[in-house]
Amino acid sequence: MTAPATPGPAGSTTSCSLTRFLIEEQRAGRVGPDLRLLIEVVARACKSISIAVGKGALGGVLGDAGTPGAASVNIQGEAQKKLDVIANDVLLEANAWGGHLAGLASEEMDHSMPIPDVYPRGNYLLLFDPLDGSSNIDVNISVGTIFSVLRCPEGVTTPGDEHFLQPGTAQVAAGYCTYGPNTTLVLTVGHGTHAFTLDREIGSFMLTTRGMRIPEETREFAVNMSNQRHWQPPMQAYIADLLAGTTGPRGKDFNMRWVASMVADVHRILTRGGIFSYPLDAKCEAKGGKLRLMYEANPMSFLVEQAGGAASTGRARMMEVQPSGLHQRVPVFLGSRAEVEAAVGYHLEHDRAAAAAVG
Ligand SMILES: O=P(O)(O)OC[C@H]1O[C@](O)(COP(=O)(O)O)[C@@H](O)[C@@H]1O
Ligand SMILES: [Mg+2]
Ligand SMILES: [Mg+2]
Repeated sequence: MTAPATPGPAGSTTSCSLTRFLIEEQRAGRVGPDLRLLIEVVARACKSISIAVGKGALGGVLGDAGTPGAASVNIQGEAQKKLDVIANDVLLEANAWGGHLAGLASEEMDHSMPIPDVYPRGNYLLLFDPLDGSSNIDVNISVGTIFSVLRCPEGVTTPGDEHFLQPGTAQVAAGYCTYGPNTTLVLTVGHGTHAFTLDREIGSFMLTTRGMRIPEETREFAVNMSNQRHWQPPMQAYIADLLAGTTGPRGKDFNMRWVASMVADVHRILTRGGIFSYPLDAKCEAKGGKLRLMYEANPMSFLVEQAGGAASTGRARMMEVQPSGLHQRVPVFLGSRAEVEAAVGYHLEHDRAAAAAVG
């Protein structure tokens, strides 16, 4: 028997619920039943986080976690917001009982957590950034949740950090949920990237774009320009040429946007194209970069590649980086394919010239 087609061709906005979409993906053999249910659990948790975020000042959820004078700090050394902690707790609680995980790991937790055997257990590993862009939450600018799903290695029942250290190419699903003017879940299970908007009246995520496609070319870049003087030479050269516009070697003018919530910047790029970059700079060089490989760069790279874009460290394909730590940081360039290739070209050219000068 052939599986019924999921409504709508690529790029269409024919709507169905996330639940129906996933059931039809399962019938078509593109997702297994456990992964389908795991994604449903994550989506339900995102709905709860969306409600918490939406309460704002009325709900007492804004501001720093901890007590005055003793703000709580995560493993990254970053002050936690109340909503960082709330979102983390929502995802932990929902997924611990979900029955499809062997372990989970979060930006807000020092180490991964195997699912204790009092809970139902499964074969997947879930990593998440519970609240991305949390410095924006107190000023009512979009924030989000980012997640990545890996398989637990065969024979491992109590996974430790080392079992999560798989390259991005091993991801079986990835997504983010952006809490902005509307709440949108963007998902891939390796067969395209699809967007679902939360219908608050019926409480369901509805398919609003099947098969998102990132335009190959762009005239828009996203970077924190205040770091310019700290960048390395290839990044200095790349951005200088973008800023030169029609008077420079690129021969066209570029616009710039920077929300400082990766979810919001990536959502714009998935929607209308662009390049997102957080390069190495003198401030973050010792740590390897600013953004985290396992629960920021890799899931976003999977989504972007599935939408026809590209993702790189500037020197290598992001999803082929072999991770060495749960909270490892990396430089990031992702978005419109031709523009990412242009940025990578500046880095490779610089490295060739440097090697030739030494040799
Ligand atoms: O403030 P900066 O240096 O521009 O950094 C912004 C970046 O930091 C992040 O906010 C980090 O995410 P968290 O809020 O999860 O720590 C990214 O979302 C964003 O791209
Ligand atoms: Mg983040
Ligand atoms: Mg975060």
